[in-house]
Formats: sequence, structure tokens, C-alpha cells
Amino acid sequence: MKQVMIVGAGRLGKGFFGETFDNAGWKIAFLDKDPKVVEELKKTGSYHVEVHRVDSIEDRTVSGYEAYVCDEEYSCMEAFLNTDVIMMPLYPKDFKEAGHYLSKCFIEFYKKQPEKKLTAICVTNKNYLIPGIVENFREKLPEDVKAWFDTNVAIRDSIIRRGTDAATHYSTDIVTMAVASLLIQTPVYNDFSDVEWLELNDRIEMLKDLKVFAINGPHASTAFWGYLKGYKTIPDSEKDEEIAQIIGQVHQEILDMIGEEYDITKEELDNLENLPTPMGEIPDSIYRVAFDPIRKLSKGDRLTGAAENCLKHGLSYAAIAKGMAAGFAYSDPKDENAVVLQKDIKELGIEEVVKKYTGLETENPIFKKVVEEYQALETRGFIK
Ligand SMILES: NC(=O)C1=CN([C@@H]2O[C@H](COP(=O)(O)OP(=O)(O)OC[C@H]3O[C@@H](n4cnc5c(N)ncnc54)[C@H](O)[C@@H]3O)[C@@H](O)[C@H]2O)C=CC1
Ligand SMILES: O=P(O)(O)OC[C@H]1O[C@](O)(CO)[C@@H](O)[C@@H]1O
Repeated sequence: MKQVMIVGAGRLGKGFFGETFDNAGWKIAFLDKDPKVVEELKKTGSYHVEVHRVDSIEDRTVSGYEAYVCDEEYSCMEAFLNTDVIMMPLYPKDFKEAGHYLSKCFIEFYKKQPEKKLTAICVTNKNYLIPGIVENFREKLPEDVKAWFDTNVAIRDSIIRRGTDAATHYSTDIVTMAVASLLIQTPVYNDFSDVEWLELNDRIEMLKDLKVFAINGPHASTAFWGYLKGYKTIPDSEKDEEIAQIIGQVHQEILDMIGEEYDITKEELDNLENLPTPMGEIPDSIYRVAFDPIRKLSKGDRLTGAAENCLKHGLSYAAIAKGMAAGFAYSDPKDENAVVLQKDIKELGIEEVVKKYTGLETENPIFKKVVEEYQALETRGFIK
């Protein structure tokens, strides 16, 4: 039986990868740094995923897995030594710690089975992270293991095109949409062609920019605007006429920019970002989609990056700037970085904060437009 280790047993770890590998008959081992996640997984030895496909909604119960916490005793070691593939659905900031923790596992793996190869797939919405992640994984390894690691372990990026939500990362009741594959950077060292929704692709870097701009740019804007208007879910936000209009424009501005900036046909772009509609309504939370506005508003990311490319080609970024302004107004007290952002705005003022987090200079017309749109939100009483 083939085995996968899922590092990061949160929403995607359980709701996408646990469910999908289980469906394909693989043995699953979860590894998470939060003891609560492992405790919940072990409580009943099973969890529930509502899978929204194009023509069905399936209720899946996943069981028979192992679950380990990142403890000092390395209780996960045996499972690691038996693994063929490692899936890593983690936030970008968490790869360093995960890489350092797993160093001991790689050392042991090298000692016990130096001939075996491994593939580790990183799942984030941030492009160009792989060289840094590889370094995070290598830096604690002794020289001989480093040499082995370089030829035997493939650390690969991926493009994720599915929403998977739950009340918390430790929840064992998850809702996911299953309408498009995870695109995985080639080459890989292990065979997982029997697993549904995993697909190899040799243009990941370029396509990831496009996917993050075209899908996540409008999505983040929907979440930020939805929050300001008091909604809790993405579907409710999408039903608001004003929001729907702004988001339609954000999407169009991004598509126009992609047409100018990237070498991709309309058909290829359509296949990448125009996803089939899943059956039923998925109550994706604004909290998850807006999560960490500082990362989402950063230079090169889904909104600032898209606007800068629009400016470069003399295209409109007016709606994207509205999305960004709503991001700066996003103030959910449950979101740690939204709190940091709001504290900064109070202390430094909106101009300094836009400059600080987007990296845009004050004379940049995008900067000016975002500040103007933020002030318009203030005038409308949206700033809490
Ligand atoms: N949930 C979704 O629909 C989507 C998520 N993503 C991306 O996937 C990644 C994961 O997202 P979610 O599953 O939603 O997050 P989540 O917060 O639900 O789960 C992340 C899990 O990783 C664990 N973790 C953090 N650091 C760790 C470490 N050093 N070692 C082991 N476990 C660690 C956390 O305890 C948590 O259980 C993020 O980069 C996110 O941007 C991308 C697209 C869709
Ligand atoms: O996971 P992040 O980068 O915080 O952003 C969430 C985004 O990722 C997705 O879950 C998948 O692309 C979208 O549903 C959402 O816009």
C-alpha cells in the first residue's frame, strides 16, 4: 500500500489531500504542530468531508489514518520512513519550521534507505518560494545528507484551484469543492497517477502568477468588500449588486492585463481560471478568504502585483484599487494581521501604511488611487 504523509493537517490537509488519497486507497499519516489538530483527528478516528463535485455532493468519512504531532520524540518517524509522497499544505511562513523539524526525518531516511526517492509538494498561493523552501529543508542537514537530498528529494510547487473550509483548522467537519486538479510542478520522483485531482504540469511558475491574479485577486476583493458590508460568507458577498459589479471589473482588468503581459492563449487561460461550477452552495467564509490581508496586499501578490502590471501596460486598475482599499479597511479582530494593519493605520496614517505594505512609492498612481478609494470608504462610513 502506498503511503502519503500530510504535513499540515488543517483545512486542505484533511479536506483535500486526506480525502483524495484515502479515496485512492493510500495509507495516510498526518503530521501537525498543533496538538489540538491531532487530538481531534484521534478522538473518533475519523472525520467528515462534504465534497462538492460538478454533478454530485458526496458525504465522505475518512478513517484508518495515523496522526502525529511534531513532538521531540519524533513519534512520526516510522511513518515518515514508509512514506512515498509528502504533501505540505502550509502557509508560506510555516515552511521554515516544518523544514527544520523534518531534517531529522530526512537524515534517518537517508541512513535506512538511501536508494529511495521522495517527492514533497508545497501547497500555497505564493509563487517563487521553492528555492527558499529547499534551503529551509537543507540547512540543518549534514553535508553527506545534503548531497543525497539534492538528488533524491524533489521539493515541488503546485497550483491549487479549490476552496476548502471548516470552522477552524482543527475541525473534523470540512467542506470542499472538487472541480479542478492541483497542478504539480515537474519532474517528480514518485508515482501518484492513481490519485484523482493531481496533475503534472511543466509551466507552474508562469501559470501560478496567472492563477493567483485571476482567481485570488477577485476572490480577496470579494472577501474584503463583503466584510465591510457585514457579510460572513463569500456567496452572500457575491449576491450584493455593488460588490458583484466591482468584482466583475476587477476580474476584467486582470484578464486584460494577462492578455498583454503573458504568453498564453485565451483558451489556455480559460482552462486555468474559469473553473466548472460545483453543485450546491459552498458557504466559504470571508474569514478564510480574507485571511492575512498583509500578505494579500503585499508587493507582487494577487492585487498589488496585478495593478502594477496593469499600470505597466497603460491599462485600468481602478477596480483593483477598490479591492486593495477594502483590504486596508479589513479589520476582523480574529485575524491577527488585520489587527496589526489597523494598529499601523491608527499610528502611521493610511498613506504610510499603503507604502509600507505594498512597497508602492507615494508618486505611484496606484498608491494615489488606493488612498483615494480608502478615503471614499471612510466617507461612506465603512471604516470601523
Ligand atoms: N483552504 C483552502 O481552500 C486553500 C488553502 N490554500 C493554501 O494552503 C495552505 C494551507 O491552508 P489551509 O489548509 O486552509 O490552512 P489551515 O490553517 O487550515 O491549516 C494549516 C495547518 O498547518 C499546521 N502547521 C503550521 N505550521 C506547521 C508546521 N511547522 N508543521 C506541521 N504543521 C504545521 C497548522 O497547525 C494547521 O493545522 C496555505 O498556504 C493556504 O494559502 C490555498 C488555496 C486553497
Ligand atoms: O489561502 P490564501 O492565500 O490565504 O487565500 C485564499 C484563497 O485561496 C483559495 O482558497 C484557493 O485559490 C481561494 O478560495 C481563496 O481566494
